[in-house]
Amino acid sequence: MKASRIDDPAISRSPLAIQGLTVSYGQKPVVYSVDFITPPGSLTAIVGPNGAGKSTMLKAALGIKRRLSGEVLVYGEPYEQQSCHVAYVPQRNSVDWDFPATVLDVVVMGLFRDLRWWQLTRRHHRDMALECLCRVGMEAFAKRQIGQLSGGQQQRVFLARALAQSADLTILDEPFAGVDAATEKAIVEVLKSLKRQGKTLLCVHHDLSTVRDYFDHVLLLNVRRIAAGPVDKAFTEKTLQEAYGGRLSSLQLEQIVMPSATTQKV
Ligand SMILES: Nc1ncnc2c1ncn2[C@@H]1O[C@H](COP(=O)(O)OP(=O)(O)OP(=O)(O)O)[C@@H](O)[C@H]1O
Repeated sequence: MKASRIDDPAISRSPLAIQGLTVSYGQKPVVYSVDFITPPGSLTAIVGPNGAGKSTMLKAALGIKRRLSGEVLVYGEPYEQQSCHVAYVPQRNSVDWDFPATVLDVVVMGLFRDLRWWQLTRRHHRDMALECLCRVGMEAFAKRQIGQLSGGQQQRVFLARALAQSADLTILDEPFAGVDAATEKAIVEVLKSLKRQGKTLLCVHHDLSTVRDYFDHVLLLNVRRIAAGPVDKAFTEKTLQEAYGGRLSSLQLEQIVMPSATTQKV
């Protein structure tokens, strides 16, 4: 008898296993038959050119966008039954920043999936939220309206909200978009510290030059899955060429993959 895929330990232990995912906005799929098993405790970059389907894949995995086909499992069970394990940090520009809430309100909301912003919170909830704001260097902004923050500050607040959720898996869609070098460094440190605590992180990322420094695993996507696995194995000149085609020059490719070549020679 053929074993169920959920009996596969790689799937039942994975905080997010995507199987045969196809998504379309019209006739043509923008994500096609993608399989990807997120290793527990990994910090994974999702990489691919503009329009490759990275955000769409995540939205479909999270039930925000309808799937044409495919399965999304969290620890071997359908995502819909296990969504409490997952936190999502969307792209900054997809959020309505005129929403009437303070920075602290937004983070407190991360503590309770069912709590609405007008419902009462207790002191210890607010203390915990403040602690998360401290971890991203935003405690001084706790009382400020969210619309009155800069882009990098908004990104930090979103991260604090994800910290408050304390989810096993946090999915971040371009957390470094439009942030300065100091904020980028602060965000990377938070992500790495979550990984050290055993959490799993999945991040859409565009800067190919930092993939090796920031991440241990990578998924290269261009409508289809091009490659996936540990960065040293899956993030190569060949897979990058396949994902980006002629969009990357050989010099750029060499510079991106060079760090590992240099390390291996030493
Ligand atoms: N709401 C929508 N309606 C129709 N087509 C869409 C919609 N959103 C995205 N698309 C199309 O789906 C494809 C995948 O888009 P998606 O945003 O998932 O790509 P991406 O890899 O996240 O891109 P980027 O790196 O530019 O953010 C693109 O061709 C895009 O034009």
